[in-house]
Amino acid sequence: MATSKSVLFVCLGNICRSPIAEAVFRKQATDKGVANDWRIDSAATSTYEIGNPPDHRGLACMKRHGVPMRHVARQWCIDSGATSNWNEGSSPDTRGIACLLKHGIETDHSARQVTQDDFQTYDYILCMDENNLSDLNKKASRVKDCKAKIELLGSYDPQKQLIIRDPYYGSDQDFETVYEQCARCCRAFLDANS
Ligand SMILES: N#Cc1ccccc1-c1cc(NCCCN2CCCCC2)c2ccccc2n1
Repeated sequence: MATSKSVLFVCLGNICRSPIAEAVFRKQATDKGVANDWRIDSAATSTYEIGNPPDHRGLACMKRHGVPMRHVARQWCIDSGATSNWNEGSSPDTRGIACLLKHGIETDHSARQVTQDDFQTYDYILCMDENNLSDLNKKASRVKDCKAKIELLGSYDPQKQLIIRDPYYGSDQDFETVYEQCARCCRAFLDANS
């Protein structure tokens, strides 16, 4: 089934907040039976962590809450490749990932920076704080045919906590706070859009 809606979660490095938001939203959409309607991904405003897996504190937080998270956790050297260069550097298609996760097969996510194509193809780009928002609006102003609605994920919070703070220099409790905010906001965003 073609996905009819799309959301890209964005933060500074795409290793802490936005992979958590992506994982939480994907689980909520799966539990609601609408995951196939959505294209879901996450990205960074910066190049700080490109190619790196999600932060281990975020992974531990997701495990505590039973939320499957795409992460690079590989001992194996099994790899896959393409006959074309059409999707060079792209993440695996999220519908395939959702299917793998449903069967308990973890797959990997590595940090990537938001691209011009993201602004032209995503319905929503939801970010975490005012710096992300200003960086995204600056990038969007240089993109032709920007389609995405660029908003703070926190603008959906029933508890009105507008900013989801960067936990990079923080504690496990700070990651818990990020998780709780993402859970509330993603639920409200999903219910408003499906
Ligand atoms: N910057 C900032 C900042 C300010 C306040 C609170 C957190 C952060 C902070 C710092 C990070 N990496 C350390 C600095 C990286 N280098 C900065 C100079 C260019 C070369 C790279 C993060 C990495 C991943 C995700 C979130 C991060 N967030």
